[in-house]
Amino acid sequence: MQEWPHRKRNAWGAPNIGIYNHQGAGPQAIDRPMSRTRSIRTLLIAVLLGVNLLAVVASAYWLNQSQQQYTQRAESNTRNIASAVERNVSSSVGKIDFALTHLVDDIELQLARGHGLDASGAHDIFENFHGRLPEIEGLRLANERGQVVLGNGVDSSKPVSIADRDYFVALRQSDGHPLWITKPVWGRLVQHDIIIFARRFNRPDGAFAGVVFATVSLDYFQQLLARFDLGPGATVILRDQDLGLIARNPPLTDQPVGQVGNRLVSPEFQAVFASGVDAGSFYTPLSPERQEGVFAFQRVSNAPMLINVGLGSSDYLAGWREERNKTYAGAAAFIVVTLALGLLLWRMLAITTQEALRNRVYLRNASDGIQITDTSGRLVEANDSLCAMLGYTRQELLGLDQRLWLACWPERTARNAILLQTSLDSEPRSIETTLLGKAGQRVDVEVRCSHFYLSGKLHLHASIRDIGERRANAEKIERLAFYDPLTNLPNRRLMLERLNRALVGCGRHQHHCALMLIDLDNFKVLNDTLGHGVGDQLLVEVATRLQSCIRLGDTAARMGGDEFVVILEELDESALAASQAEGVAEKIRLLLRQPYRLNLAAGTQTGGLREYKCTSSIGLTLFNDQSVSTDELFRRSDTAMYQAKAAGRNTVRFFDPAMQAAVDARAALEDDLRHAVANNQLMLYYQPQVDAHDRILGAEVLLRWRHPQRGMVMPGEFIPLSEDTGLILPIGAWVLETACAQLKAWAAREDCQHLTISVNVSARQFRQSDFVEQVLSIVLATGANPHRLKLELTESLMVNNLEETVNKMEALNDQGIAFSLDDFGTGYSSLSYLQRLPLKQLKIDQSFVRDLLVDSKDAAIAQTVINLAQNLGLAVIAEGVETQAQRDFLERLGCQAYQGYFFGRPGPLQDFEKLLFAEAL
Ligand SMILES: Nc1nc2c(ncn2[C@@H]2O[C@H](COP(=O)(O)O[C@H]3[C@@H](O)[C@H](n4cnc5c(=O)[nH]c(N)nc54)O[C@@H]3COP(=O)(O)O)[C@@H](O)[C@H]2O)c(=O)[nH]1
Repeated sequence: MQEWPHRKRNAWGAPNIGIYNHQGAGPQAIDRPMSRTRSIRTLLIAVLLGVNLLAVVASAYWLNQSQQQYTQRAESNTRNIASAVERNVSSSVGKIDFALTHLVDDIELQLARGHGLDASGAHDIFENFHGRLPEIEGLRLANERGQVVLGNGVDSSKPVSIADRDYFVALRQSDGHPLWITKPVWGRLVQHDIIIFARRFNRPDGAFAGVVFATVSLDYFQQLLARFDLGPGATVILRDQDLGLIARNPPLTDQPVGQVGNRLVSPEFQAVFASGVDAGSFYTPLSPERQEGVFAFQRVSNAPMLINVGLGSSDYLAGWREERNKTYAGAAAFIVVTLALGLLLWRMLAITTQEALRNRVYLRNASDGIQITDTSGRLVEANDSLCAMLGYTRQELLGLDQRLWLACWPERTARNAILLQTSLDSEPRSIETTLLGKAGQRVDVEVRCSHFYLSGKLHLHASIRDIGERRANAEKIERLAFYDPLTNLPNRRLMLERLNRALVGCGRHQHHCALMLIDLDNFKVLNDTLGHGVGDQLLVEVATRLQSCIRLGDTAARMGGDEFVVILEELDESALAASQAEGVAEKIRLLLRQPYRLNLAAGTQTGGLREYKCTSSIGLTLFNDQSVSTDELFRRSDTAMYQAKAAGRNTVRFFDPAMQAAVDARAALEDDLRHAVANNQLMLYYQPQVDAHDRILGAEVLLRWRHPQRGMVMPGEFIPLSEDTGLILPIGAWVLETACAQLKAWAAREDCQHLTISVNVSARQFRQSDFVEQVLSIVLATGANPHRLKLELTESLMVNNLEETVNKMEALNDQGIAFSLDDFGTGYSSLSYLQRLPLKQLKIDQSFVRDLLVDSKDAAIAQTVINLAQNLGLAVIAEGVETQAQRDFLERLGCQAYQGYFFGRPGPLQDFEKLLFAEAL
């Protein structure tokens, strides 16, 4: 597969329209947007995953850092608090110790004076200290025997001894005056847990004299710790040096770990404590109080105590958790948004891909050519149809240099409008033009173009439709509508348009015009004898000749059949116009009578080229204003043409009123003829037909019209008219009925029984589909002997539909009816049909008989016909025999039957019968 050189992406989407290969575009080319889309989708998924993963990792990192910061801050806080608590505790211890030391000094001073202990003075001092130091619950003095003798709350009536107390025992045995601080002990006087701070005092000789001791309620420590309210999850604990619980805030009296003396601590605490450091921090996932958090540990500097401050993670991480939740929410929102964006992109990509795919399919299957050009007219895109239209491959078309590409658009206006965008319509527009292909072929196209912006640059899109076929069809339709398909001459419709145009033109410019009606003489005979194919050849040749006789601007048209029309325009303004028109008409007449070479193979079984002569009758009328209608003009030229016919054909006639009279007469004759049968105006004349011994064999019945005003009208005047109008059918039927009735009448008479009657049957009569039935029913109805009936047919009947003709003749022949071939030799005589027809007789036409004696050709024809008849086993009769000499000559030629004035003119029945009886006499 080759790539298109101008391949690039465009603004419609990933795949560029029209980017596929002319030669090799197949499923792969179609799938290209799909594979590209797959890559983009993979990239999209990777980017989405990457971005989200990054967001998650960053969030986690940030949260971790934040948590550490919160934890560190909590550790720092706990240390600070522990330190503050320690300062408070050590301060209290210091104050207590100060009081004890002062008391010891004072007591020892009193003892040193030798006056003994001033009980009331000591009592005042005790009270004084006790009042000033809220830490101290009780300040007392015990003698060397351990009896508490002085101090607040001491009742001499209820002696109390501390001789068994550790601190008493220890101090009694100690050297110096160390401060003794007990663990929490049960206060014997106060009846609750206390801590005792004690110092010994000596006699002047240094012997043990007793102890002063201060009791501090654990509540004091509890209240001291309570000052450090750090939150619900925070704990501040004061322990003794064996980790026994002294006080804690918040109190936890309902749990073992909250009981005074409880030594349960976390392993982490245990470890820090065991390390011997004075202060430290640690993290405990699970403290004895089932709490997770950071803890600080601090030894009290002047007492065997230690402070333990803890912050629950629920407290110190509350802010962090809030941030964490926000971060989670932000990350979730980010993921959702990016996923939504990704999904949107995915769908857009899918839509774009589908559109691109659809565009490709549309383009690929578009029957129209499609192109995109830039503002310089340069071809940017083109589809297969355009390439095929112009005969280029895609590479060639897109590789054309500008000059060659513009050359494909030979029409300047279209080129400027479509390629160079001389005007930019907002609406798409259509232009019809012609393209020039690679091989120089011209392609008629309709271009529909519109402009658009691609990457901000103006481009022009053109859809190009090959309208060659449409144009050809339109022309074809126009030709069918306005032209005669056989001759390609304008038909009646177009001719009428031209005639109207000529009428308007001559009215405006005062020149003359002429309307010429041309009818071919005896064309019907040609058509009937040689067939329509041959007739068509003649018509085509006539059309060609007509066109050669007229000028550009004149019109030669075919009206139908053998009728042609010529319109001559812009003839002279004066009477000269008549001679101009006549000159053209004469030229036409002369040219049309020139021999035609017709191919008989087109219409007959025999074939071969044959020379044929045909003349024409031309009727002509002039006009130079619009006062006459086209109908009137036709009527006039028609009249003139009939006059030309009447004048012996092969003639040009101008219209004149006399002509019109003839036409009117013909119309009147037709009108009269319609009533002739009903009015009993028809009658039959009988002309004898004789044998070689001049005996009457029978008669040919010849129609006569006895008109009340016109007198006797000969068949030559009305038979052609009756054939043209179809009146021959009822007339023919009447003739046959009358003839058969006469046969029936003769059958009853012995002297007439042998007589035959010949009846002329016209082609139109014979062609009736029920002709056989008609004849047989007449024969049956009249009771005539069919063996006495002879039907005379003309040669023209034999040419077309020979099969049908034979069938009908045989059907009648089977019933005894005989056939005679009339006017033999004048038409197209063919041996082949003669052999097939069930004929009884050939009739030598009178035109050969007339000059028989002087014209050797006629004699030869007569001889030929006689020989032919003999050879075919047919009888032969000569008509038009007017003289003895003719009769004798014919006899010598072998003719054995005759008809003609020499034997009897056609006459009424009575005349015929008289002749018959005269012969009998
Ligand atoms: N379809 C029908 N056609 C008919 C009928 N009756 C007559 N015709 C046809 O009319 C044509 C003219 O007929 P007509 O004027 O009667 O002429 C016939 C004879 O009078 C004439 N004839 C006979 N003998 C002579 C002669 O010695 N000299 C001479 N100059 N004329 C002669 O020939 C005509 C007979 O022709 P044909 O029929 O060919 O034998 C004519 O063509 C009739 O066919 C009818 O009822 N139906």
